[in-house]
Amino acid sequence: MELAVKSIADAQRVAKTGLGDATVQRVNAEAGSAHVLLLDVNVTQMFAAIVGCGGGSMGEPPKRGDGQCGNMRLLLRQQQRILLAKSDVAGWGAFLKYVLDAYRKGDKLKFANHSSNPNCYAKVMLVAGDHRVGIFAKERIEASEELFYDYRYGPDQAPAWARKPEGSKRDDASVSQGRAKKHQSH
Ligand SMILES: C[S@@+](CC[C@H](N)C(=O)[O-])C[C@H]1O[C@@H](n2cnc3c(N)ncnc32)[C@H](O)[C@@H]1O
Repeated sequence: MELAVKSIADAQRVAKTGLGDATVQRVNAEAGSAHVLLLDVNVTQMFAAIVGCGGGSMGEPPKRGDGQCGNMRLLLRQQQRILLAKSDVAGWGAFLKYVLDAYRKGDKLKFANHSSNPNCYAKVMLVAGDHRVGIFAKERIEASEELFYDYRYGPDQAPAWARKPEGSKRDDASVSQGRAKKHQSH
């Protein structure tokens, strides 16, 4: 059975009717691309608004009542992950601010410990408008090995436990790492 799904609302409505797995998968795929399109529109609007602000000089503060600048403020409020800052290229630029709050969000992998010689690496990805952190293996990892990734502390920012002991080439984590087998807890 063919279903015409033109928007996320359509997709959600059709998904609720529960017409079987194959149909729901198709609906999910359609909903995904609709969402990507919506994101594209947001990004385009945001850049159009930024270019239109401050009468050509991005150093000027946005004027009240200016339609395009009002639009920019609205979008920035909606997307707190976007920051305005001096661009390295020209005037002002829009910057993404990443915040990893493992206390509020994340699955079991938020418990992965740090090592400067890790068996995994972390990568930030944009998934349906949300920033997600994926943890990927750097090497073959045997069952029951602990997973580590590099928290990438900046110079002089690492807490004491993450600093390498004097004269040591290995950090604390890789020492404790020792690839010890641990019992699983769920
Ligand atoms: C995301 S949590 C990891 C899970 C944590 N071990 C726990 O039991 O909740 C990050 C915290 O774990 C600790 N941690 C992570 N890697 C460590 C390491 N290599 N050595 C000592 N403590 C570490 C630090 O306290 C750090 O702030």
